[in-house]
Amino acid sequence: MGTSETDDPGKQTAVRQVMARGWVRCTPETPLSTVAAAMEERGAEVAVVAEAAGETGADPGPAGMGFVSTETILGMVAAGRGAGDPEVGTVATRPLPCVAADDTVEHARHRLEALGAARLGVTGRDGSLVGLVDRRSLERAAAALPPPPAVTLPEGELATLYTMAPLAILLTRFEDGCILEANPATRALLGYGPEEVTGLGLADLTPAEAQAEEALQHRRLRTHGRCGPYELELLRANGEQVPVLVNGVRVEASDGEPRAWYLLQDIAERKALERELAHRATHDPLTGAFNRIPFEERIDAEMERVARYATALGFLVIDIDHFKAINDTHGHDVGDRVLVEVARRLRDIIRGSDLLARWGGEEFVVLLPETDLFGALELGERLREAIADRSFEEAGTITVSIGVAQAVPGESVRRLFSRADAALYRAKAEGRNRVLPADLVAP
Ligand SMILES: Nc1nc2c(ncn2[C@@H]2O[C@H](COP(=O)(O)OP(=O)(O)OP(=O)(O)O)[C@@H](O)[C@H]2O)c(=O)[nH]1
Repeated sequence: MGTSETDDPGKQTAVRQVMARGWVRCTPETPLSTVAAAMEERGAEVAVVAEAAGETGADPGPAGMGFVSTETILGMVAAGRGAGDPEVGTVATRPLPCVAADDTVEHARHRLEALGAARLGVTGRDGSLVGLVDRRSLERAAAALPPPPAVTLPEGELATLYTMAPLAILLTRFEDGCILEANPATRALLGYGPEEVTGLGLADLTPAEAQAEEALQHRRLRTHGRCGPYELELLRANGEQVPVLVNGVRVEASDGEPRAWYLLQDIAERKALERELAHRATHDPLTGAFNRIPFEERIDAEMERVARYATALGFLVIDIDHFKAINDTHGHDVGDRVLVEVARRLRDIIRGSDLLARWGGEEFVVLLPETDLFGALELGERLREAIADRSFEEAGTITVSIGVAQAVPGESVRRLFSRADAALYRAKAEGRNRVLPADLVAP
């Protein structure tokens, strides 16, 4: 494995981005003093010498050009050769070597080295001169770019671990989290091959809603040298999200640059299992309605709001009529399916902010926040109709009886329940298939 080479971004920077545009054009006959004055006035370091360039106004092509630089002029003056103000054509050096504006900085540096030149002309697509670039600006541009990473990846037995690990292992630039290397398991986790993921940052793989967490953990890594384990959703190449457990640690690479290793563990199965367990813990397995646990939590909170802010809270107890007879006549399985269908019909009518729970057996309860007794009675009536008005496939007509109460500020959950229960029993006693309000006085 050994040293890996990631593309130097310098190779991708175009010469046009770093070239200087200031230069002076002149014909070979122009006196050197005139050229020197024009150069000084324009702040130009170079005068390009070309036949009749001034007459046509067109840019001189690079062919046949000569040039004279400030160093040349100063050198001549120092050597006493500038005396007599010679024509610039007699002192201009060889034609200006050129690179294309679209060439890369790296290419221009190589060309400069090969020619032993101090500067290069820059030509546009049509071959006309569009600028100049010198050694200093090329070197400055190259130095401003991130250094090519000289990364030492694990070798020997460690290389086997790196390649075989079921964890995605990423090596990133420390500063910005840009991925420099990734092991093969990265493809299984993120859907990107190791080559495709390099150059991306961890932030690029993080969906918008998880960016704040990612940024926090990155700060932690910068401050403490490690981060995690923490859970994060990452974006796969196909746009899906995958939950991962992340551990990050800062390392000094062999070239002295700080980098960070990230280990990403796929926890999709674990999260799905957690969701499944949480669902089972809070829902009735037969009907899919909530069970008592979330109901009790929610009713406690809602009763607290009633006591504190005197908000309206409606409460229904719903019991299927003669359910024993349904079981006895059609069998327990049909009884089960009736329960499922009753729950479905109830759920279809209540609001998302209401809460339906199976309290046990053939009894359901419904909590109706922001609903007074009249509203609760009205809803109770609609629920009763939804059951009674459409016959059940295997069991025919089925009815429910409903006791309705509105919570009184300061009363206990137990008292609310017993008031609604009492109303339900009255509904049963009065012939079933009806909705009755609770008394304010508990039995
Ligand atoms: N199929 C099925 N039956 C259940 C389930 N839970 C409770 N039961 C049955 O529901 C019946 C409830 O009967 P009762 O409490 O006598 O009430 P009822 O027959 O509905 O009569 P009223 O409420 O007075 O109208 C019992 O026979 C229970 O065995 C369940 O999950 N599935």
